[in-house]
Amino acid sequence: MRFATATAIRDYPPAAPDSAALAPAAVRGEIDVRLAMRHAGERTLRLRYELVGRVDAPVVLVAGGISAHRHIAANAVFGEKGWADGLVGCGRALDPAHRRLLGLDFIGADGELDVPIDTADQADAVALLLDALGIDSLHGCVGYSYGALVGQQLAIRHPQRLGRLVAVSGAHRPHPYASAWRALQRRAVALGQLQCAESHGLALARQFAMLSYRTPEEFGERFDAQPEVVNGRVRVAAEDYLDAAGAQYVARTRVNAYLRLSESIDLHRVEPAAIGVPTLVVAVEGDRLVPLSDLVSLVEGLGTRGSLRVLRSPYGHDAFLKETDRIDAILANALRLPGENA
Ligand SMILES: CC(=O)SCCNC(=O)CCNC(=O)[C@H](O)C(C)(C)COP(=O)(O)OP(=O)(O)OC[C@H]1O[C@@H](n2cnc3c(N)ncnc32)[C@H](O)[C@@H]1OP(=O)(O)O
Repeated sequence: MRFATATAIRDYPPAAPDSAALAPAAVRGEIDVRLAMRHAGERTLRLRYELVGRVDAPVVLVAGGISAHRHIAANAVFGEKGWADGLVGCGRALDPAHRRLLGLDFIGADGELDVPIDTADQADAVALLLDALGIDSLHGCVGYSYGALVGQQLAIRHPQRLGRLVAVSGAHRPHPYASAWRALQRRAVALGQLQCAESHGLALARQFAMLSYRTPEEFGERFDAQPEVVNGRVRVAAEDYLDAAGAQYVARTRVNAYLRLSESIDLHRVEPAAIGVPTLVVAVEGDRLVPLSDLVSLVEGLGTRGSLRVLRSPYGHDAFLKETDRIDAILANALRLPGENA
């Protein structure tokens, strides 16, 4: 039997004891839980979350890719840049005046957990977090990339806690070609470790990953300049950009976090028919990581519970983060409450 309990909770800033009206618009907290993991036995884990928005508003879990975290967007309490600033704000589908937004750090994201992590474990952790926060059910889950995989597991394992799922750029199984790319990225890390240059390996892995998140069309537009000869070596136009992407990633990511979450994508495999809630699948034509054909299969397997929106974007797998107006329009429909204006 899977065993899971929440054992502690801390909030920042501290919530006002007796008045919901005085509660801050944004809180962060962390709880310790015991979780029986699918491949790693029972573990004590720390779950970190951020909740933003009107306290009586319907709650929407917003879960991003493996490099996302609990801070979805800048807000009055926590002003630093979030990972999806373009999708949150006044008048948006994800407007904290009308929806309470729950963000979390995936288990494993702190680099402390060096074991195989299943998307089912992530979903069970979400359920424990909801218990600890006193949230019976979510109005919806918007999951992008890895977050979409976790959303699928939530919809399978805890359907009573979820009203609807919007799964963007995440299929019921990884495409074998994408898994092969990720396996080589992980080998780049291993090679770096062998050379006592772990961060170089991680940076290289991220640079390869960036190529899979974007498209040849975008690179063709953006990096069409002549190569330069620098210190006797040829340097192509995209290299500065890739170097910057690698350096940014290394500065904020622990190697174990990258490796274990990358593996977790490859472990993911669910039966679409088992997804027990209405699910909107959003696909991006030209996504090199999650092909449209796999998302069509997912929707076919969902039967009457599934629907599909297809975007065409030069940003490929990153379209969720780049095509924010178009994504917002999709979310506005998907997350609308009865009686709310279009
Ligand atoms: C299954 C999964 O879960 S996989 C997860 C998938 N998704 C991700 O992890 C997201 C990956 N994408 C990124 O991280 C992207 O950088 C995004 C989406 C956050 C931003 O993309 P864009 O808006 O196109 O920014 P862009 O990629 O052009 O630039 C990123 C940074 O590189 C810098 N940069 C861009 N071009 C250059 C260049 N030629 N030389 C040096 N630096 C450059 C920019 O200044 C920017 O730095 P800043 O963030 O400090 O402003």
